Amino acid sequence: MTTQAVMTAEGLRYRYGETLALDGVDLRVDPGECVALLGPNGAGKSTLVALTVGLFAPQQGSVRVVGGDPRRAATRRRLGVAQQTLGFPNTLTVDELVTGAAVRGGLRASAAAPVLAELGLAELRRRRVPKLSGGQKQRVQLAMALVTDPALLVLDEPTVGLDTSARRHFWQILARRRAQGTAVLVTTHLIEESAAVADRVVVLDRGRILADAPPEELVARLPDRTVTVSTRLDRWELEQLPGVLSVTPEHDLMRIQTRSPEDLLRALLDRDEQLSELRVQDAGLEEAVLALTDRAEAAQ
Ligand SMILES: Nc1ncnc2c1ncn2[C@@H]1O[C@H](COP(=O)(O)OP(=O)(O)OP(=O)(O)O)[C@@H](O)[C@H]1O
Repeated sequence: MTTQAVMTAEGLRYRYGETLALDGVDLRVDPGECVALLGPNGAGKSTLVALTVGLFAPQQGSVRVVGGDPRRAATRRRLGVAQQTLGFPNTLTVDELVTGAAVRGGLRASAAAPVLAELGLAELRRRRVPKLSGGQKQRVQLAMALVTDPALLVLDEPTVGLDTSARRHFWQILARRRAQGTAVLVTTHLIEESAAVADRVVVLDRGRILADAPPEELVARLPDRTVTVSTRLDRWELEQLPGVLSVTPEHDLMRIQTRSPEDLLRALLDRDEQLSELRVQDAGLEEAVLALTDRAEAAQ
């Protein structure tokens, strides 16, 4: 027996006037899965999210959430959405906001209390929005999205502005919910964070999916290495060395991406006898995503 997908997109196209924002997107998210949507600015991530949560109708193709049309209220109830741009009414307390979300979702007001406790918001429940920190506001948004026990949680850059411990707490809460079957679709620019938390990474560029795979698989496809070094050679000189793909200055160091670290090290040692702080690492997901999107650009 195959499990029912929580979300499916098939042949999804969306155009704003002249701009083709989505150009034939197929995607499937299963129960309990966490899928990270990555891609450069303007790739189409927000448009895909907007169609998934039923803000717009697809112009071609289809999108389904638990088998239904996300523009229908009954389907929308199965969705939890937390978006940075969403504002709160300043006059309401944390309790009122989360209770309001429960009632709007067809639940009793009493559904709010366990979620407030789960997110560590019980102490803050009488506080009004203007007196909350940025991190606390984000937790309130998550509580509002989780209170209806959604099948799919859609998160837009959810951990921006959170410190390390708040970020860990955030992903721990989601891990518990995912174990109970909630699927997560998250857009982010924090590539290394998505490598740590996502089951699958979907790389979108100019409205097309360039890759859809577990993060470790994307990294394994890339033969590149990153060499970090302190050198007197400047960026232009480094770019001329054999096998160099890119050079990024990082504080006092140079971060060099290469396909042939041995040749590069030989050339570096020949040209700079004061070379220091040398480190060679496998490329990370960030490099894998950049390589994919750069390759797509070069093919244009
Ligand atoms: N309301 C709109 N009117 C016209 N063009 C739009 C509109 N919204 C988005 N676009 C264009 O559609 C394309 C996809 O935009 P979208 O916002 O979906 O990308 P994104 O991946 O979310 O980008 P970012 O990472 O910058 O948020 C871009 O070229 C963008 O300029």
